[in-house]
Amino acid sequence: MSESPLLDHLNTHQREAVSAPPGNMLVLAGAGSGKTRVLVHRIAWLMDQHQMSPYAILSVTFTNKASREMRTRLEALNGASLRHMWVGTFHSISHRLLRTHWQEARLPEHFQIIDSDDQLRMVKRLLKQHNVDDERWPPKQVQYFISGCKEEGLRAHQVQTHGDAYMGKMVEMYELYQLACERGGLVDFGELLLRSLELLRDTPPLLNHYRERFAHILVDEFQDTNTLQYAWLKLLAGNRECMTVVGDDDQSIYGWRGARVENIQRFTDEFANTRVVRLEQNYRSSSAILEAANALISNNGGRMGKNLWTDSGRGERIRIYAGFNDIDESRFIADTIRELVNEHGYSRDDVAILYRSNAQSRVLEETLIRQGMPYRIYGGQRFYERLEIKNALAYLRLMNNREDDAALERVINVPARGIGMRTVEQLRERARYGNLTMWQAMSDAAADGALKGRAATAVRAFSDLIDGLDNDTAGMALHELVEHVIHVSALREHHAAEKGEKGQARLENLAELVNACRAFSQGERMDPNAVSEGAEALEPFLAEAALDAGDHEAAEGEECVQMMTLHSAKGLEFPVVFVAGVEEGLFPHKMSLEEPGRLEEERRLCYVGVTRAMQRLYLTYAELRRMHGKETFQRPSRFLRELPEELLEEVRLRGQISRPVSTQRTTPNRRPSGPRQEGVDASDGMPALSLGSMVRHPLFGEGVVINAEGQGERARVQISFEGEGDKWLVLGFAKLEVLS
Ligand SMILES: Nc1ncnc2c1ncn2[C@@H]1O[C@H](COP(=O)(O)OP(=O)(O)OP(=O)(O)O)[C@@H](O)[C@H]1O
Ligand SMILES: [Mg+2]
Repeated sequence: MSESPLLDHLNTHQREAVSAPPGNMLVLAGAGSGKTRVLVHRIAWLMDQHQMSPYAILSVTFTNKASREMRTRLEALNGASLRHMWVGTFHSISHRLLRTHWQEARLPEHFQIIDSDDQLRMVKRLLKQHNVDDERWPPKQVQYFISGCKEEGLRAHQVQTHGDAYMGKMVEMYELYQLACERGGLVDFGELLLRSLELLRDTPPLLNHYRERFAHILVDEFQDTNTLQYAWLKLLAGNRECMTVVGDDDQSIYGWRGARVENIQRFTDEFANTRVVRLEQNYRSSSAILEAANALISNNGGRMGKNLWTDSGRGERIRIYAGFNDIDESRFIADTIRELVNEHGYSRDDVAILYRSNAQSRVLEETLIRQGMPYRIYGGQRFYERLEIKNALAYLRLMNNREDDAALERVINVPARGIGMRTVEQLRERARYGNLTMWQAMSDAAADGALKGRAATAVRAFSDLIDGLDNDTAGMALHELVEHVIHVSALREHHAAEKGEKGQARLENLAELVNACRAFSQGERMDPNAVSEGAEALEPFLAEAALDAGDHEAAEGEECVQMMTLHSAKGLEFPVVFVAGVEEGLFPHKMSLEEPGRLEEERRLCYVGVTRAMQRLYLTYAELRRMHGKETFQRPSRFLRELPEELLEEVRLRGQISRPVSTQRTTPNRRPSGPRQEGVDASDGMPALSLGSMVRHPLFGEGVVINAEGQGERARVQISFEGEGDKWLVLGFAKLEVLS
């Protein structure tokens, strides 16, 4: 075959992968080694050299954004429109199959896709309808169970209950739920995939059609496929040798959502004659960044093992910044971005801020907004647009103004309190005819007895709840008021019941809202003179939240800083990357600390974050962070200690001299890494203390460390002394004896 320009700008191993005969192939390689590039070139190669039509190629990416990018890159290489090529995520491809073959899939032509909120509402309704004890079988758990089964490819009748009553009921609910979906023509996300798998499996002519049609199937980010996706690919491939998959076991970060990194091994075992190609040269990052990434990931066990090298220069050292608190951290980030743009020729588009939890974005967003720096949150919602925040704000709006119909409609039955659609419709009608607001319609209906029975009681309970808020919160500070509302409205319970990361994230966001209120009262967000306390501050706060939600979104095409969670950053690259909140308990996330497997997944996530950076990488943490309504002393993440010191540089502000680093200063007992207690700065001959340590003071006697802030000589600890109460002491002077 003649040398094709498609092989230009590829190294030897990449060429081998691109130009290999169209059999089974696994490209196993580290970050930035050109896996996605190989995939794109291979598609172009198959079309060019093997005369495959775009119609004959199926390419699976991990996100819709990645699909669009792949199509654009291919069109550039190919010089033609590729409208007919199937490039998409597992979900979008399944969706397409079901839309095309709705009859064979036994779906109505206009079936609806439901999201997880709809799914939950339905589960709740069913539990109620069938008198199931929702304490023993909480709706969120039932929902989680159903989705989990579908991800594993299991229908209700295939789930083993082993005679267990709890499981038995779960399975029964799964069955009922599925029945209700069938009746309503509804398809949830898990169903899309499972249904399309069954469609192909149970309709041999269709399966044959697609097997004949798709001469080659390519999959990016293969390490994050789940059991069902793997089965789907296997079914479509059949005995043919027609698959190219690329992946990196070190970047498997969706284990918590059912992804199976073992699929990589399975692939080489189960797909015949798989050629394995390894790519070792990284083209993305400076060598300092790459070395740091390699060192970090070497702390994980059971890796498939890869070498990654680069011939690019050393580049800048990785900068570590210890913020005094989370606000200081965000200011540092904003100031640095401004400097990079003004003095170093970067565009805002070149910069990404990555974080572990969605809730972290709030402080960052506020700082960027205050500084007038456009940003876009990618793959997630802006803080004030998130469901749980909107729910909480709706209660507050209603408290502030009963005539706010939108707010009322939003929460009249959230959390569920037995006010059904029929009742709401009845109220709407009344409001329409009487030219009333919903609240007035509600009061009228209650007064003239238009509502009967349970509906009447539920509506009264709702209006009492809202009316009661004024009295209950009299004299409270704004943040206490909001805390109270979140509590008595049962919103917290409602979101807490949602299983897994999502529920956790929602709770974190609610706690973050309370933080925002506290900051607001303290005048961090606006002219302190204009701030009033408690309920009086509610209205200005709501106004500002509404502005935050609606306003500062960067205009289309405007240069803006990209913000996203580390999970959504997979596959992307940016000249400048900030990873914020690199702290124990936050990253690695506290939920991962107990399980070694999950800790390793966090480390892979950190590896993903670090390897997004091309030229400059900043890792920042805050010594004090307000989380869950409390200010806590944070320790730098263990991941920082795992980076070679000579690659790091601590950033000192206000013209102080930079010096190589940092992390040791706050964590004197370096390796071996392992679980360590939350520690208080113990350098410079000062005692090593942890929150909870018992200490003795010459004057005050024995006490327990309950809080700490600052570093080095300035470090202060708060100690609860028996008999003497709580005291803040400067660690450098306090002459403390550590007892435990
Ligand atoms: N042979 C090459 N010559 C020049 N640049 C290359 C080469 N191969 C890849 N690159 C560039 O290196 C960067 C990383 O490539 P790519 O995104 O394909 O890597 P990847 O292995 O898919 O990374 P990740 O694991 O993060 O998904 C891209 O900017 C790409 O254009
Ligand atoms: Mg990639």
